[in-house]
Amino acid sequence: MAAGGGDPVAELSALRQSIDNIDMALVAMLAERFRCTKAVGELKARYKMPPADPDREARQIARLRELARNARLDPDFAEKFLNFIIREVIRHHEAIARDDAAHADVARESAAVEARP
Ligand SMILES: C=C(O[C@@H]1C=C(C(=O)O)C=C[C@H]1O)C(=O)O
Repeated sequence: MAAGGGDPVAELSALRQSIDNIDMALVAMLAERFRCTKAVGELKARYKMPPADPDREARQIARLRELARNARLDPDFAEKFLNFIIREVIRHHEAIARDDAAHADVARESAAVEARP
């Protein structure tokens, strides 16, 4: 990780290179997570399931807190971070459900117009 060797400028630069690599991985993983949650949102909208699942969230938070403790990461921070992401996912799911309902309305209206004598 650290370059060491008594050159603070080189050490800072090596550490920042590692940080940049980690941030790149974080963004890739977040994008992958949002791709999965988008598919979940579409499935829920199609089958009229609620956008949020508080029981699942509680299980995830308990699991993440344990993982954080084992990794020497502050569990409160890990919980806040996951909650921040989940709130955004639920916002997306609500938007998908609204779009789905609007499309269903339009489809119903055009079917009714076509059925007119
Ligand atoms: C992705 C889901 O939808 C919501 C978002 C969650 C998440 O981002 O992990 C978890 C539970 C739900 O409130 C799900 O139900 O699995």
